Amino acid sequence: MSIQFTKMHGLGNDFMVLDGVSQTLPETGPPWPSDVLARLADRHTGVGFDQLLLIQPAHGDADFCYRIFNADGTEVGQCGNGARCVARFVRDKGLFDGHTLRLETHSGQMQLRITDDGLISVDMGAPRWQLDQIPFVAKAEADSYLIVAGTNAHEVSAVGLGNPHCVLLVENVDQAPVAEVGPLLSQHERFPEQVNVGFMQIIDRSHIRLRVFERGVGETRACGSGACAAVVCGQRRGLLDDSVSVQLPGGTLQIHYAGTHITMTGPACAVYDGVLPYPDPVCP
Ligand SMILES: N[C@@H](CCC[C@H](N)C(=O)O)C(=O)O
Repeated sequence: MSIQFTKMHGLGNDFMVLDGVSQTLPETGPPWPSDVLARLADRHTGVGFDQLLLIQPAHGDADFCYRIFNADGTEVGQCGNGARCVARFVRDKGLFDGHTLRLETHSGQMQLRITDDGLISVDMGAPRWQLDQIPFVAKAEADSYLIVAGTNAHEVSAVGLGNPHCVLLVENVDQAPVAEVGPLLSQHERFPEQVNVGFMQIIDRSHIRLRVFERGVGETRACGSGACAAVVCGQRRGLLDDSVSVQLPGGTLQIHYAGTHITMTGPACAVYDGVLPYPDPVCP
């Protein structure tokens, strides 16, 4: 048996997208065991991706169910760039012909809108600041926290967006210690489910530069939920306006938040269609 997939990306955050609506795949659990999935994610011996996205029929009142697996094989609750690619995928493949789409995820329902200029706007919901909803261990909720990791203390903001994020302010994002501090904070014991770590340089009140060390992946060229996290954390500290351009290594996202729901707008791109033997891929 074989399985079809599509390689896609949102600003260089890249995905293997599987249609579990027209193809038969396990309804629960991952499409492959996590070790196989991690091998498929490998850029030298597999397809190569940051996340695998699985589209399935919705269980409740939504158009599709959207599931997300990191490159290390773990299933997670949110991926903003991935959501835009799912919207592009279901339209391109003729699975959906509307302009507004509702996706069911492990962290709630998302609404997406395909705009006239071909970009996709995603309602990313409201930021979750409560410690147990991030989750993060601290005595009390605050705008920022000091975390000791290695030999240094880092001042971070923490927020949940259906997945956990922390954000550090840096002077110059090009020189930020993403590869050193990213893994230390990502796996810090005060984040019981680990965390995505954003390094934010503020250019002015409506422009930031951002690099993100993603949980379960490493540094990616863009992180949609990370961009939203950086903006709401910057706003909470009084540093940013309602509408912010977020410049990531892979390109720019527009984020808007004025106290209700966060909106993220950006592109989604299909690269190629492929086919793999299923359930056992060729290279063990
Ligand atoms: N690339 C993403 C986030 C993917 C999930 C993340 N690595 C996690 O473990 O929470 C995005 O665009 O939001």
